[in-house]
Amino acid sequence: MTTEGYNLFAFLCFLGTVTSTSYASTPNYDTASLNRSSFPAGFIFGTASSAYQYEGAANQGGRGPSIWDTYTHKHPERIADRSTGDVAIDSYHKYKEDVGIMKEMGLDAYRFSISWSRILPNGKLSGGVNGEGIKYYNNLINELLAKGIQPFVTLFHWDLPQALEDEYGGFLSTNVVNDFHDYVDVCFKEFGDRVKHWITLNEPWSYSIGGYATGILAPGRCSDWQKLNCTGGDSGIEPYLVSHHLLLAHATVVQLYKQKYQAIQKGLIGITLISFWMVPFSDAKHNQNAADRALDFMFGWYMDPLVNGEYPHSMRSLVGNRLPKFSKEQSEMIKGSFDFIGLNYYTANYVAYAPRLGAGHPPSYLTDARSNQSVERHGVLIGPEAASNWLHVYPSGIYDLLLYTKKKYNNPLIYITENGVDEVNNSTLSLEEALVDSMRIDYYHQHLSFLQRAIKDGANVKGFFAWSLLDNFEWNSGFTVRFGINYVDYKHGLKRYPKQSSYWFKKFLQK
Ligand SMILES: N=C(Cc1ccccc1)N[C@@H]1O[C@H](CO[C@@H]2OC[C@@H](O)[C@H](O)[C@H]2O)[C@@H](O)[C@H](O)[C@H]1O
Repeated sequence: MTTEGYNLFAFLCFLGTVTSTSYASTPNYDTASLNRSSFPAGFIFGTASSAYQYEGAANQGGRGPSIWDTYTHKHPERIADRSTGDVAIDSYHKYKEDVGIMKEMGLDAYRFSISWSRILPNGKLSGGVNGEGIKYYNNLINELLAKGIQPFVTLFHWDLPQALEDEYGGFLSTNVVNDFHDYVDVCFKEFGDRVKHWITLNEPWSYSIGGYATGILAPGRCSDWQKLNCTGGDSGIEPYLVSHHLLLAHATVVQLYKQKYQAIQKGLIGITLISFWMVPFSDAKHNQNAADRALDFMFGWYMDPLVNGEYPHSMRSLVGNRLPKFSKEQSEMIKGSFDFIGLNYYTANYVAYAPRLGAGHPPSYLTDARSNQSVERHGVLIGPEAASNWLHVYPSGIYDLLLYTKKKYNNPLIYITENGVDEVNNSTLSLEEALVDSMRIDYYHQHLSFLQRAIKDGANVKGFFAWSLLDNFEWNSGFTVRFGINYVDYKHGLKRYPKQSSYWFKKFLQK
């Protein structure tokens, strides 16, 4: 659908001509009480995406294979609908239309990631820079700026070049630090004159745990005893080694930016972390301590090195020598290696004390924290379940996590770089029915209300990015779940249509 066609459709929807079916409830859509002016002047509202989930053109434009190309093609059974990102939602060819949708909605910024193997097809600078890749991202950045939309660029969103996985096991090896440095140097040089917000990594926790402890994300490694058909691995060692190298790679490119580019280009650089809010299963001290440990093992794993230069005490004492150590120089390089923290908040879990579970199995990340995370207590869910079984709606958790971060980590500058909820991709729905996403409007209204309250209570948050602008390829879920504020018709040319939440956001964002 062209931008014009989209606008007309949006207008008709806005008029209510495209009537909805039944609303399960009458959630609070009121943008009179909560809207852009409820937030500080200059607060940035955007949407987020990633290269492998949006671009497609996997074998076009000189792009080399990533571990996600390998994972989806060699292990289709690990993707819910056996799909791949070969075409994804074809943003490689449709980026102008997509930027038009952002403009139509009144968004201020767009967070996207650069595909490392589209810039360096075989992962290394020595293998040559792909000019078509440079051209694509220049076109995207220029289109965004022409429409008054700020680019927030993620340098690594899980799609490691396959060549580096083949050569030395990717982030299992310290060799990755130099190759990441060389790749990012190309990005700073080619795009840094126009990109003023850089995010080094997206969710090192997800990459380490999904890829090396549960095996649900590429490269799909975990311990044999877990019987999850992983491709090899050790859930007691590899997640900690991978995260160690992710942190060293992050700090190395922050040092590069600050020494070689920041004075001239005047941008900011940070990292995006994910954390659930952890709710003690009861007021009992052992459950409160377990909730604190669960936050250390998901969030402090990265925040403590970034703020203090060392891993959390709880991890050091419980993981022991399976947790790598930073040298004095590495600790000094990592400590303070950020201008801002990107925070991805989706959900919360209950946490109870768990003595070392899994007796008979070797120690691993899965039991090291001596805590058991769950989504229900005495038969009651922590919040309504979304399409993804790990996602339960718990809006006050964004407030709790932000005030926790303010207090424990010296109130860093924060952008909420992802927040969102999904519905099932239900092929029995008509297009009209599929566009009625009242639960998403309610999710965002509630989370933005708690975000506003956190800012009022002193949290240093300067922006909010919804996940996601469009329905897309959702990793191990494939296309079976939809996170988009705008609908993508997978059966008819990947046409884009506004969901109800799209023009709720348009009203919310009106200046
Ligand atoms: N998905 C995560 C974190 C995660 C990883 C594995 C299992 C549970 C949760 N984080 C962000 O959530 C977004 C939504 O998460 C999806 O939710 C449904 C899951 O089945 C799917 O695999 C996951 O990507 C992703 O699209 C973004 O790329 C990612 O940055």
